[in-house]
Amino acid sequence: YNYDEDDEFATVEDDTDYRGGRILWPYPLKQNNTGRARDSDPYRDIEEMVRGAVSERQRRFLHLSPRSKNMVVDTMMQFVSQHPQNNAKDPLDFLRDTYPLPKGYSSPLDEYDYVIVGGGTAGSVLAARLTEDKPKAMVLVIEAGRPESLLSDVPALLSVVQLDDFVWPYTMEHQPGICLASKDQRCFWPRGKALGGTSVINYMLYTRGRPQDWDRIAADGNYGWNYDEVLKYYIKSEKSEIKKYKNLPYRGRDGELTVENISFKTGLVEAFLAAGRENGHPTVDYNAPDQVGFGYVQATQIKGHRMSAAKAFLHPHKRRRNLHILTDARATKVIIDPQSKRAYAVEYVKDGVKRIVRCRREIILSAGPIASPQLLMLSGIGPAEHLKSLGIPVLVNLQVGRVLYDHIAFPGVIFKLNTTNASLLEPKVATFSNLIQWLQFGEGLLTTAGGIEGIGYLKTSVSQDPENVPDIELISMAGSLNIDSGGALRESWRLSKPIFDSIYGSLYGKDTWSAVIMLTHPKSKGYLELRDSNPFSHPKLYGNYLTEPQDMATMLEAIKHVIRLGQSSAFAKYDPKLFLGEYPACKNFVPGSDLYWECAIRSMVITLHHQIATCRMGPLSDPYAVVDPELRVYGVDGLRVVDSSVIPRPTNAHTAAPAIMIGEKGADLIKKTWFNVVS
Ligand SMILES: Cc1cc2nc3c(=O)[nH]c(=O)nc-3n(C[C@H](O)[C@H](O)[C@H](O)COP(=O)(O)OP(=O)(O)OC[C@H]3O[C@@H](n4cnc5c(N)ncnc54)[C@H](O)[C@@H]3O)c2cc1C
Repeated sequence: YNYDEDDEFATVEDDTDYRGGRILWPYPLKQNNTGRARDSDPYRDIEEMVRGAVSERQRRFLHLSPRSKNMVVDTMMQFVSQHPQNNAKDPLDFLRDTYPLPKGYSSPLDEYDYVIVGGGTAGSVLAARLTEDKPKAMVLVIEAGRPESLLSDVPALLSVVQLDDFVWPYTMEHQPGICLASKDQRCFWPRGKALGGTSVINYMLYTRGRPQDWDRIAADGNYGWNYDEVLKYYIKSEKSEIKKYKNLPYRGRDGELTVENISFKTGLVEAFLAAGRENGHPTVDYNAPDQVGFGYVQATQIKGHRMSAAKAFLHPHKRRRNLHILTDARATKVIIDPQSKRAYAVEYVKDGVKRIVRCRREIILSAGPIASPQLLMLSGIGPAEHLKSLGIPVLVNLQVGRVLYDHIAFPGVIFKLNTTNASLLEPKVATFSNLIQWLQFGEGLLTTAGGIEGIGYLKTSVSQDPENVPDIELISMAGSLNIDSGGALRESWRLSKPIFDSIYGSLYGKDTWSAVIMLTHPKSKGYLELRDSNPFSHPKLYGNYLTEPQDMATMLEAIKHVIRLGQSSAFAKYDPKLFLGEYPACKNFVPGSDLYWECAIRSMVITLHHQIATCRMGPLSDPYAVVDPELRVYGVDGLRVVDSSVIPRPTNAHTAAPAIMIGEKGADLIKKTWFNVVS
């Protein structure tokens, strides 16, 4: 399945009017027939017109700074920051999707067949599948967030959306010597709070993991989870729109989740792939089971719009009378009969009122890797000593939350380019012309997944893995953390502005290329626990980042790979210079030395937000297992966990596609249990 160039993208090479020969002209060339002349930009005139039409008074109303650099971004920022809190009427509701109860229902029922807590990435799939069969099962979804809006639809605005009330703003507990460049030296761990969950705020990267990842999970005693068994669920939900690969046997064509390449690319991703080939990494479909290498980003988008799990799986089924969705409703506890140990109801709060809904068959927690374990513990399922210390009666003693893996990353290997117009800098992306192009055609620079264009997998020489399983993922950016000059992108990781400015300030507005390094199989292990027995408190989250020496060794090795790529002949036309930022904590180290990089990593380590294993799946013999391989919580009847928290160990995948796969498989497991049961 080797990738060779086809006409799927508009490439720099075939564009006669690209700027400086390095960046794609923002209009895709072959996907519409507007006949626009490439040497003129009609939309720029509109932008000028709109700018002129906004009076000083209107600017003040929109809170636009008179020195505002970018009106589109400023306006969007104002929109999102004006969201009212405390359930007040939201003036922007007209931009949101809506999910009223079906006609004839003025309030939810007292009892359902299934109650799903969390209408997130996995929860959306699960709800769709459980309501599709005849006889109809009645399903209630309780979701704390609101439906998504037009803003979350725009891929390029993802860091802005991550600053909105679409997010649970969790923060890791302080770990001495780690996250030194983060505010309060605490890494930020946002999760999506919306119908569609984290798929509404994520980077849309679609990755499935290597076959060995899933085969090893199965070999640990998780029957039904080997690669062949999970592959059929990946295929089931996918609607691949990637011309080159969509007809291959491991890709899905009939599912609801559209996966496509980004509609444009810069020369930098071509250089990344070419540099990969130069260094022995072929250009491949990185989701192919039999290939390891580099490839163009595959994104959950539909014609350039975000394809969230809610949009894929819930939106088309709004009219199902057996699917009831409550948004802005927060579950606080699962109610379990202390004698029979059967889960039979969920307590939740909506509009400031505590309510209870009963459940006939099963309650399913799909609240994600932080809230699902939190809800279990609040309900009396968790480490006995911990629950007792908080005055929570213990129903089942399980090691909930005691294992937490995360995919940490380092975004600091940056090359400064001796060019202009090669990177995707914010002033170029966030323009009215691009906005109109996106609205009209779903194309152009606003479809960028945060500037990410390529992904590469490789195995470093320090890997202890006996098989050819990558220990590193590289994420090639058409720029670096500097793309918005310390704006929303920095803020989305809560990096300290003064520290960020001092490290990267000299790069603002400049062309760069970088590859973010992600550890695919970190050895360091964190955990989480309740802060107190208040369901509205955030749990205490401990990352324990880089506590295993192997993780730092892998990072250091990976840095050498990225430097080698940047210095390959493929990048030569950009005249790249390795940028050695001045990290305040690293002044005593020789720039470029291992000690310098180690210190830089400790300063600027970020999470790619793939916390897993907090409700770990495992056989009975696994002392840390919380659910069995059929996702049933040990020791309780009628309760499962179906979300990314069950993934027992790190894989070569970002966690959205696996969460959807888990939703698919979870639905089948539940249906198998209740097959032929009539409500
Ligand atoms: C910023 C960011 C970028 C990411 N980028 C990518 C990417 O590009 N590719 C990728 O594969 N992965 C990415 N991820 C990770 C991936 O999106 C998530 O791991 C995955 O979506 C999690 O799915 P889930 O179903 O487990 O949980 P979620 O999708 O988080 O769903 C949990 C749902 O439960 C709801 N909920 C929580 N508590 C309660 C409660 N008490 N009552 C009611 N509802 C509740 C939440 O509001 C949420 O809707 C990213 C994550 C983040 C945060």
